[in-house]
Amino acid sequence: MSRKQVVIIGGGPGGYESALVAAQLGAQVTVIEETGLGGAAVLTDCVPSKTLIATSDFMSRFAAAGRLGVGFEGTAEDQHAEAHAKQINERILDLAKAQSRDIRAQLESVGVRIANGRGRIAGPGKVTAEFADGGIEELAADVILLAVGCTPRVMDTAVPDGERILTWQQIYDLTELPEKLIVVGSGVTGAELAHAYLGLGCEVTLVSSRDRVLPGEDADAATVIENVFRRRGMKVLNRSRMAAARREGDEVVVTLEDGRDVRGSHVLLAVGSVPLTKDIGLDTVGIETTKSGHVPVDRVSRTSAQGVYAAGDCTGVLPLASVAAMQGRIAMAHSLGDAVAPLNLRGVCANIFTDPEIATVGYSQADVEEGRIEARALTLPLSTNPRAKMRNITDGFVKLFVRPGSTTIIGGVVVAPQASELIYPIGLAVQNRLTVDQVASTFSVYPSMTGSIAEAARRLHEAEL
Ligand SMILES: Cc1cc2nc3c(=O)[nH]c(=O)nc-3n(C[C@H](O)[C@H](O)[C@H](O)COP(=O)(O)OP(=O)(O)OC[C@H]3O[C@@H](n4cnc5c(N)ncnc54)[C@H](O)[C@@H]3O)c2cc1C
Ligand SMILES: NC(=O)c1ccc[n+]([C@@H]2O[C@H](COP(=O)([O-])OP(=O)(O)OC[C@H]3O[C@@H](n4cnc5c(N)ncnc54)[C@H](O)[C@@H]3O)[C@@H](O)[C@H]2O)c1
Repeated sequence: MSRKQVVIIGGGPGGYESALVAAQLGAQVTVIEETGLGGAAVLTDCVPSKTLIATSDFMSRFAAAGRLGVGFEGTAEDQHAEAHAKQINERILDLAKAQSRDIRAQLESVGVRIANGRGRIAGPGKVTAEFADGGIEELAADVILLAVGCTPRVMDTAVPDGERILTWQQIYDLTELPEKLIVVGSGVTGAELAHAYLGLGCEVTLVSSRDRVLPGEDADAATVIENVFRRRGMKVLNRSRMAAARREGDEVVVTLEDGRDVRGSHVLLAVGSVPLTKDIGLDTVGIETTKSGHVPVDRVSRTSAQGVYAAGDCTGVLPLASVAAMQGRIAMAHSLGDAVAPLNLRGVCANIFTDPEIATVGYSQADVEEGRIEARALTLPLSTNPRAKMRNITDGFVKLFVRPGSTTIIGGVVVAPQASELIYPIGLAVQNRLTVDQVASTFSVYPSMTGSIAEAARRLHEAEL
């Protein structure tokens, strides 16, 4: 029997994870990628931002040292740490490039062919790869996977110049830290990067169009983060929508819709993303995008065209690297005849890398309040946790959602330093439908942050009695 031909357009998590699965399932696989393996996730978005935040969080620990009784030797001027933008950014870009190389090597080691060009569907079962030298190759495909991702949204009135008016993909070329940074947009990208630069010692103003930062997140968690931002000196402008941004000499001026001007040295635009689905030949197979430009897919990643699948940010399902990879794996399993379970978003663990972090899984407070599910919620502040006290952690909580009656755990929120590491036991509980009693009777280390998860479950058990 001849091997199936799989052609994947886009080499981010949606694309490269699929390529690995398809190769494992015996297909002949080509990945067409125009920028670099790993995609925006590795080269400009997820990996660089998390590396920047790792440096910023490390620096913030110096500021907190005094509260744990640690001082620095020397004069008053020596009592602070200093961030060096050039070194920080060089390290970030080196790390991203190394990860991209690792992905390429991994793909090549399982026999995946990589075409460094621009992919386009040319009709049913046909894809073209266009190369920088103008050459075009036509590839036959039994299965096509679109994993083309998104790009930062740009407004005509605030055009990035790569120097002072920046998208989040351009900040790693800076050789000096912004003195006065204005971050526009308080979604996850804006909040994380505003946090990062504040920790590195910059003066930060966050322009938030909504009533509070992180409008899509658990309201209690977002309130903790906004309070921490303000306490640490960030200026948060709520209900403030940017109309335009321009340069004036060495300054930038952000004009808000109500006419106010905000001045700074740099502005970072984090006002959302648009899918890269234009001019990739969707019309040749009859795929229509949504109004926002996303490619509609079902829970096994099928598009409306036979043999064409899509994964990741270009589908608009849930823009996370982990979801992109899962959609891609599911697509390959489905198209190549392996056992497949449809995508289940209730099991997705997500994390916002602020300090403290916000980690979530399963049903949310909004689901409960808007009547999508009946659930009881319990919130336990971390201030009572002995390990938190020892580590001088004052902000944060654990929140669990359980079904009344069965007491099955159906969701949770953790706001804590490294909440990303603490959400996994709640994720396990949600995925495997554990009850509060099963979680409450599981040993946790004393003293530990996970003790608060067990304690929240115990209190829910008592509440059910
Ligand atoms: C600042 C930021 C931080 C983030 N942090 C996290 C995080 O911590 N955790 C997390 O889970 N998610 C995070 N995300 C989201 C995550 O980056 C995305 O969900 C993920 O990149 C989606 O993967 P993808 O494969 O769909 O697309 P991408 O990673 O965008 O990859 C798509 C690739 O396709 C290529 N491409 C596009 N068109 C073509 C074409 N016609 N031909 C050939 N190649 C093409 C592009 O060059 C790109 O390399 C973050 C996002 C942002 C913006
Ligand atoms: N840690 C992570 O996993 C991580 C990090 C970053 C992004 N992401 C993913 O990417 C998704 C998108 O996040 P995002 O923050 O890039 O985009 P977003 O669309 O969620 O947020 C953009 C924000 O900018 C605001 N905005 C738009 N125009 C504005 C204007 N003119 N003035 C002021 N504000 C304006 C919007 O109201 C919105 O709140 C997230 O939902 C998440 O899934 C994940």
